[in-house]
Formats: sequence, C-alpha cells, structure tokens
Amino acid sequence: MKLKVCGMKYRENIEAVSALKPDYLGFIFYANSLRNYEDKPIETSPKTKKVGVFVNASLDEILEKTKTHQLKVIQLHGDESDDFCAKLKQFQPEVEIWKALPVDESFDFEAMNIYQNADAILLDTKGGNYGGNGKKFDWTILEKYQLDKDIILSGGISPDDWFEIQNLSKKIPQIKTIDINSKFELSPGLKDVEMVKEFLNEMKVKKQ
Ligand SMILES: O=C(O)c1ccccc1N[C@@H]1O[C@H](COP(=O)(O)O)[C@@H](O)[C@H]1O
Repeated sequence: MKLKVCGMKYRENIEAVSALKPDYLGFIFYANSLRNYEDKPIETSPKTKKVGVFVNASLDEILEKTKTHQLKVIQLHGDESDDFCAKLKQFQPEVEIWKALPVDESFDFEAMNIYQNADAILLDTKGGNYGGNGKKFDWTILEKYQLDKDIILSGGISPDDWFEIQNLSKKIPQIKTIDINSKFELSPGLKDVEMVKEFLNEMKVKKQ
C-alpha cells in the first residue's frame, strides 16, 4: 500500500514530511482552497513523487504547473471529462492521471468506467467543497467494486484508520494508495509531522 500526503503548503513542513519519504506528496493548485500552493517549486526526496491537484483548471495551467513543479501525477478533483484526461495524456504521456470522483451512498461504480483515459480513480467523499471535507464515506460500498482499475482511497482518513484500511485492502486489492490530508493537520496545509511519521511506521510494520 502506498501513501500520499496531500495539501502541502509550507516549505519547512514540506521538507520535514518529505524526509519521511512518503510515496507521494500532494500540492493543491486551486485558489479557493486554504491549502493552495503558491510558493516556488520545491525539491522533495527522489523517492517521493509530486502530485498536482487541480479543480476545473485549464489545460494550459495544468501543463505549465506540471513543467514548473516537475509533477509526476496530475489529480483532477473537479468536473473534468474523460476527453480532458485524454488531451492531458496526449501532451503528458509520462505523467499519471488520477481522476477524483465524489462518493456518497448512491455512488454507481459504472461512473468509473467513463474514465478510460485516467490511470487510476481517486474516491473521495462527496461534500460541500470539491475536496478536503475531512469526511469518510461508507467504505463497505467498496465491497461491490469489481473493476480492475486502481483505486486511491481518500476522504477524511485519520490516524486511527490503518487497521480498517488493512482489512479493506485484503478484500479490495485494487486499493493501491491511500491519501491523507486534513485529519493529519495542525492547521490547513500544515501537517503534523509526528502524526504522519507514526502512521507511516504503522504501515511499514504491515509491509514486513
Ligand atoms: O484539501 C483541499 O483543500 C482540497 C481542495 C480542492 C480539491 C481537493 C482538495 N483536497 C483533496 O481532498 C481529498 C480528501 O481530503 P480530506 O482527507 O477529506 O481532508 C484529498 O484527496 C485531497 O487531495
């Protein structure tokens, strides 16, 4: 299982979290988010891939940020279409595309089939904002999931959730990555480094 730490904003904090070598670090490029990343590009551990999170941004903006920040993954967290994913792939074939979909009790997994040009689907809880709502959806609905496409599990994941996630991933091996954000913060965009460290350690114990 891989770990993405999302919503990084402050340089020193980014350096401290990057030193823990998570698989992914997420930077939100969305002006309406309290976690909007406005600083210069920052170097992270070579083991950590940078993910850019966008909400209904233009192709030009995404391409520009991908180049400037050396993004390895583009996470589309708005209402982007599969055609848009296809266009991005055309310009950036080496960059992975993750399409985020909002999940509630009526979520239809067929919606994932639409996104043939996305490399993976990120499932986040439907809420008042496009993301960062800090709420979990009912994970038992994942037991109905039968497609092959990789899933990134997201939405209100907290430090206490590792045990449940482990059990879930045994039933649903398509869950390849988990995405942590607001439940690991001291304030929006500022991660609690110790909390992230402990969580990563718990994950490593499982891996052995
Ligand atoms: O965190 C934000 O402010 C945000 C804003 C707009 C789009 C996505 C955003 N964050 C993403 O939301 C999910 C879930 O976060 P949380 O655990 O519920 O706080 C995560 O994928 C972030 O990448």
